[in-house]
Amino acid sequence: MSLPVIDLSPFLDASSTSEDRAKVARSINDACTEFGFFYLTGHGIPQAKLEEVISLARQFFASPLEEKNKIKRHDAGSPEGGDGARGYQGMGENVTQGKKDMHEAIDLYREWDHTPKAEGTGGPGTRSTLQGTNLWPGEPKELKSTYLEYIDQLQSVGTALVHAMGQALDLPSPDLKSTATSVTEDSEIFVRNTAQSFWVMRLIGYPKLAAPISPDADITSLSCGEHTDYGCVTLLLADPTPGALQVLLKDGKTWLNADPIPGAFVVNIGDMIERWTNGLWKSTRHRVIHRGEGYRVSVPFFFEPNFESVVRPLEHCVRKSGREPIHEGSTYGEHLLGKVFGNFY
Ligand SMILES: O=C(O)CCC(=O)C(=O)O
Ligand SMILES: [Fe+2]
Repeated sequence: MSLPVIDLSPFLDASSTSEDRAKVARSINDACTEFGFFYLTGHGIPQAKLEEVISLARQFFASPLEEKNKIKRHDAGSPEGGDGARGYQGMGENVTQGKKDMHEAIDLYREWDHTPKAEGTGGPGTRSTLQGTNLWPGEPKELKSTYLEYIDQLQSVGTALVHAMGQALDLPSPDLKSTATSVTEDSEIFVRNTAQSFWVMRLIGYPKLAAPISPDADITSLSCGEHTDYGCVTLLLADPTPGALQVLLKDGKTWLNADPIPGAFVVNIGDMIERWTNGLWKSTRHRVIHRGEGYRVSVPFFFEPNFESVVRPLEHCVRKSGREPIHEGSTYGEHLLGKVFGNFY
């Protein structure tokens, strides 16, 4: 068994027919209902670009720790001006379910551009949580410009994907006679609520785990512990290392390897889509156990709602699911801050 492959090109190509789009939408609904995960092709980002993105991240991780620590993440309110979120975190600093993850990473977020910057709790010159600016490595020199262009491309792919998801849920087409708001339940509701996506990007480096461990043993460190993603949709780019990313199937006990397909993203839906769809689509648990060869590099891009977007179950989905609303609703920003303060528990 392997995850379904979805070709997004009809949603990026203006000359495609509505039947072509409807077919893609149906396969998205099937994939999100059954797996919450799929491979995405036809996204239009050249493979050479994807390889460059991985190669630049690999070069950064290969540099001396002293170099990497030049962009170290610092706590919000700290005299170094950290915002508790952006920057480089060393091996074992990331924790999932109370256990250290065996990886190092650079975390980047959308720049804080939508409300005036607040002063941090540490007084002048300090920053509140998430309200800093991204810390870019000085080396390799091309990393920043390559990634900025890549992030622009990913936002277009993310927009096309959430547009397709709106159709996949059978939401009605936009009413051209009235102005839609952030809560109007039409097929573009996710497009509007991600138009200023508070995206996150992680460049992750995974050393091979030292000792072979049984997944059922009392594991003290995994490459990345079992979790769901907390946002909207994740577009994961990973190097070719097989057997590392594993996805929990609906039976709740079988782990499926989501090995990379060259040129494709591994896509999964996060907790905000589960909430919007009132559980029609579930955010699926996954983990990384890298016991293969070499140093693994992955670069997930989390295409998230706008910081101010209120995320609550859509009435359309509440009706369709036949269940009471699974959540009373909150802004994505509140949800994200809760995650950052709780160390993404
Ligand atoms: O590295 C991977 O394959 C997945 C990482 C992941 O699940 C995450 O960062 O949320
Ligand atoms: Fe994840």
